[in-house]
Amino acid sequence: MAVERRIKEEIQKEIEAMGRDILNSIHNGVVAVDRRGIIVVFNKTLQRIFNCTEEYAVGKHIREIVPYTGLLKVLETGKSHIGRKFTIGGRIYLTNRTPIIRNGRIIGAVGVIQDITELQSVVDELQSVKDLKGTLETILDSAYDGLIVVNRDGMVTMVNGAFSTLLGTSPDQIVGRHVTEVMENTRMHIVAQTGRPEIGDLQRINGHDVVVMRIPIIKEGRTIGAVGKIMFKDVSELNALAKKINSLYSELAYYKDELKKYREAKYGLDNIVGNSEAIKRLKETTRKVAQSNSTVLIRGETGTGKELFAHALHMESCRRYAPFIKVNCAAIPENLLESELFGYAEGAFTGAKKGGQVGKFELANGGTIFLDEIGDMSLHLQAKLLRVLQEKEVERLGENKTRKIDVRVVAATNKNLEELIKKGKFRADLFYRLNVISLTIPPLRERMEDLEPLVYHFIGKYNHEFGVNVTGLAPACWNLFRNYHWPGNIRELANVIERAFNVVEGNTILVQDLPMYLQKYGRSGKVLVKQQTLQALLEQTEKAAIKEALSITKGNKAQAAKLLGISRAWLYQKIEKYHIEV
Ligand SMILES: Nc1ncnc2c1ncn2[C@@H]1O[C@H](COP(=O)(O)OP(=O)(O)OP(=O)(O)O)[C@@H](O)[C@H]1O
Repeated sequence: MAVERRIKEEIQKEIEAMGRDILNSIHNGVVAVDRRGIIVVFNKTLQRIFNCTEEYAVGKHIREIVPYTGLLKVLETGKSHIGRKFTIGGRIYLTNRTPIIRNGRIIGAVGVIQDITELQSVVDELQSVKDLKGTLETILDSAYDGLIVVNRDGMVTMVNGAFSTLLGTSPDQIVGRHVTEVMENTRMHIVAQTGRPEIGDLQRINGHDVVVMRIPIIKEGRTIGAVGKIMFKDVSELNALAKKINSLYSELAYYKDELKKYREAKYGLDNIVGNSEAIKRLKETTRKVAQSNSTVLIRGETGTGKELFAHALHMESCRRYAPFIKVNCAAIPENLLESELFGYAEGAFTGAKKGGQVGKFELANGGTIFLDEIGDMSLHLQAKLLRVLQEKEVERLGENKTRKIDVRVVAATNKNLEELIKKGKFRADLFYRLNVISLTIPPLRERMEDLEPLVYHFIGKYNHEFGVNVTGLAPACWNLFRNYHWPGNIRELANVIERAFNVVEGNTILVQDLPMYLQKYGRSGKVLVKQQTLQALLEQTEKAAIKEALSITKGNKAQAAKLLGISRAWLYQKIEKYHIEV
């Protein structure tokens, strides 16, 4: 009997040991308590979770080890807790707690704990992907443009409401089918294979001519599908857009042109060509007076370079980084000129812009305002201008508020202001106010030494613009130019040369390239009549011919002499005589 009992005890011990081994080798944490809540089982996984040994835990009340345990509630109620989550040390656990029942009585409770931290992060990620998919579907569906998506095999995976409406069916009739089954003439399945986008293709869908784009979906370098988008539901939409773009283009060209003019207009003293004493003196005076704020009146015939000097004054002054605003007083009707100069308040008159308009004086604040053709300003505006010059403040039309301004005024005219004063057409007080500093630019015919540098200046300019290589004028041209009286001054000269560039055939501008009126002038005999002496005329022609020959031969004197039919020694003598630079 004793042997048998010992064997039974041995077996019992073996079973208990086995049970403990099983409990200790499972991945989940296991804890069991008796009816009083005393711990009887506390496996290895749990020891790790709670950082506590089995020896320490077993025999202790569960509350000592797990203060907020739900096992006691299970003992009390006999009801299981399944799938409860809790967190320890930043990890997430899932626990199932069940009562242990023997003979219908609760004799204890067991808790099984599972670490679900990794699983939870996968679940979270899945949830955010689900949310994103939902958002994407909502966006796709509410998009005004029709959209369709196919996978690499050309099967439709997504389509939005706008697209399915165009096809005359619902999205669930489209998704899952091959794109060729739902749409005629489609190339979506081809783009999904080739990976080459197709943009702006014309396609007929369900009787509508639409403009589409097909873009491949590329992932990690591989084409995995394609997305199609209706760019224009109706070709007429495209026509309207094209018209709009065209008009925007011409607007852009206009502004580019204006900007170019504005930039080009930023002339400094270095851009004023001329070696005559008059020009040298004017440049010197400009440099000196640029620093003051006094009003400047620039006088001279049309085309003499008054505007050029106004710019140079601005560029030489410390106002150069502030605006330079030009107003042509002759080009703008009087009623508009007033609002142009002084601005207006909202509702100042019928047709006034909303928010009113800033006047040129305000725009020029800190800089210079150039009042061109001041002689053409009406007496009413002259009075207003005088007030602005005296008070240094402006008042917008329809507004009872004055605004301080700091503007340098430069005015120009080709009219005889003294005569206009006598006739009562120009205010004497304004004249004195404007004429604080006066710059008078002589006409070209009074400074003919500037002709040559000006001609070469314009040749250089138009060579650049036309992309050609004109080197000079034929001697007969020079002769004509030197004798002509240039009523339009430098502007006329520039225009004559520009015109010649349009018709010139070689590298030299000939008389036949000049405008008709100049050619006639050349034939009229005035050229010779005006010449002081025959000797002077001969010398001028000789000098021009030598320069021309040298420019044709690119400075090669031997070739130039040959061209002119003279000896080399003779050419050397002439070069020295006329101080020709080679
Ligand atoms: N000394 C110069 N050097 C280079 N270009 C000049 C010179 N003088 C005038 N020009 C050019 O001649 C043209 C006419 O000059 P600008 O407009 O300054 O004359 P203006 O006297 O203001 O004429 P208007 O009285 O008709 O307004 C411009 O293209 C200008 O660049």
